[in-house]
Amino acid sequence: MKLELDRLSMALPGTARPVLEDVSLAISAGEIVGLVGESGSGKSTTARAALGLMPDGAAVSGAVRVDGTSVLDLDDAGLRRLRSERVAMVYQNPRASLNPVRTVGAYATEQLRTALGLDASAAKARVLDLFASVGLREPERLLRAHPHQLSGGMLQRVVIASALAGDPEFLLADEATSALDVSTQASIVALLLSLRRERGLGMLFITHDLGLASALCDRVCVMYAGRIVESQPGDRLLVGPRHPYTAGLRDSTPELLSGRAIKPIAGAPPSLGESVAGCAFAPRCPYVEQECRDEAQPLRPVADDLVACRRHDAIELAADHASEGAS
Ligand SMILES: Nc1ncnc2c1ncn2[C@@H]1O[C@H](COP(=O)(O)OP(=O)(O)OP(=O)(O)O)[C@@H](O)[C@H]1O
Repeated sequence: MKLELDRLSMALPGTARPVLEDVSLAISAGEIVGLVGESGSGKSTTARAALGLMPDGAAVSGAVRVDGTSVLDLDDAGLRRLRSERVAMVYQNPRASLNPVRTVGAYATEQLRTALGLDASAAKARVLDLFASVGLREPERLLRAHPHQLSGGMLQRVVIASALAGDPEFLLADEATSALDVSTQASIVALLLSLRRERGLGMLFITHDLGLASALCDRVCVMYAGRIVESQPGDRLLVGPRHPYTAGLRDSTPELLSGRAIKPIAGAPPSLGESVAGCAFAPRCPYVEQECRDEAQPLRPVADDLVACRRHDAIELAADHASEGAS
């Protein structure tokens, strides 16, 4: 089983640069792939494209495939089946997903009745099973509760349980833990890991939290201005970043610095209204050379990783010196 984006590009009307450019990534069963980057880099747009959800007027090229089926060629019925039975999505704020005046049970059973066509009693039985499978206790009582009676963590479990209704192969988690406090975040991360283990779910885990991505994900893709600029195993990303943007993100995150001084990345990413010549990160890059400003930098293999930077040797050398200095 594989979910693949293959050189996916997307342009929106009235913009100067593509919102996505040549985005390729693949997720296999049981694999967690992270997608990190600053706000506006295109993470949510990438996830939505995997569900065949494109903004109005978008010009799209490339391919999205789920087990070889081309998502961009599906009709409405095919897209509905894809979203209920193969690829599910969970968003940041669970309260926004639930109607405050309806019970949690009405929300969860409705998902099953519309997605799978179950009758009311079969839907209720399945919801009780799903609630138990995501660690929700007293599921009967929960069915009668309204969203305001539940904590953010419990609500996110309800949303995850409902997303699992059609037994999907893939889960797209878009900042699914970002609105939660740290200990609740940890319990939802543990839940996602158990779902991967028990169901073989493949996941796209979108976050702006580099530390969390590196701890949770088998592989992390770093996005900048609509492009993937680096792809590395999660456990190596923080010790050996190859792209200056990844190194910059790490060095501007206090909890990842273990006593070293924080170094924010100067400047801001280009907006969609700015056209980009050469590498989009060049204006902010401490390693920039003229060629970087002149030539776009494609994603190239470096050892087992991918990096879109012609100066990656210099960054790796700097990282080696920093770790020698620290030891
Ligand atoms: N339907 C749309 N119409 C116009 N612009 C859009 C649309 N969807 C996304 N964008 C723009 O595309 C860019 C990428 O947005 P996207 O939400 O994918 O970024 P992101 O990395 O997920 O950011 P965040 O972390 O803030 O969610 C942004 O500049 C956004 O304003």
